[in-house]
Amino acid sequence: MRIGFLTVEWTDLLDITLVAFLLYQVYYLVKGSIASRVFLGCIFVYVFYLIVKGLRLELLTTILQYFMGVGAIALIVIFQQEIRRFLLMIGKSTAFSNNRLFNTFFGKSDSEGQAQHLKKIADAVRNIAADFNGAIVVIKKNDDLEKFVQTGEVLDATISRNLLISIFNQYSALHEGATIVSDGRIAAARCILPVADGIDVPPSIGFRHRAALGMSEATDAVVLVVSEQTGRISLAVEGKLIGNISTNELETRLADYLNAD
Ligand SMILES: Nc1ncnc2c1ncn2[C@@H]1O[C@H](COP(=O)(O)OP(=O)(O)OP(=O)(O)O)[C@@H](O)[C@H]1O
Repeated sequence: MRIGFLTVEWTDLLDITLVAFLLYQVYYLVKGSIASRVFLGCIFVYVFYLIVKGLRLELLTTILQYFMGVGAIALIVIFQQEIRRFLLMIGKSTAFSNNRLFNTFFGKSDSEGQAQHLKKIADAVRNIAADFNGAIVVIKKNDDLEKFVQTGEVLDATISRNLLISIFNQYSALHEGATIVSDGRIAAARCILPVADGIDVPPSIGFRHRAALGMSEATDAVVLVVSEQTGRISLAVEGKLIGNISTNELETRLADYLNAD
């Protein structure tokens, strides 16, 4: 096909579509973070380079070429969080372990017992909230949480309402940080989670809620947060913080998120 003096093949259209899609994905990932300004800066430098090259300004073109060569390595360092999230996103959508059919045959996500576990967790969280004790409980979905488990006190204990209440008692040695529930066990307490630092995070929220949000950005886990100040329960899922969850809907919400594809 000819458009004016240009010959356009179907492969060119495919190429443009793929580049547009990738650029959109990169923009979507960095949107709202400091990295978005770096991303815009890079585009600006590249457009400037194309203009300079088009005008045949040899010296400036060479300098910009060197700059962009070194810049590629700098970008990997600057965007390491976003690159990680991008690869996680691809991994999540293609992972065999997310596949229902796979799970049915290999019995991995047997919902057997899940309802009982969620009931115990929800009961404990209701109690913790009523006592105005702060808490973070991370519940594993598909992503491996071992890296986070290792930052805390490994427990590998049976899920029990009273054990959870005891962990988050303000006099407990384990009440700081997050407790991680993984594969039907309380894997660890006092765990350190990644803190959300995007510019779209409301400045009013404290570190407990930021940590819950950060964990939900980095993994597909569902994170329950109880505010020490207000006794309110929030849920962090897929990088969103849903505040003021009513105690009655807690179990249903948890089950919905954990069982959704
Ligand atoms: N990165 C982290 N990982 C896990 N837990 C954390 C992290 N950062 C802070 N916390 C927990 O949050 C507590 C501090 O909460 P802070 O008061 O700053 O948060 P908040 O969101 O305002 O919560 P609250 O409403 O309960 O006061 C710490 O004592 C610690 O237990």
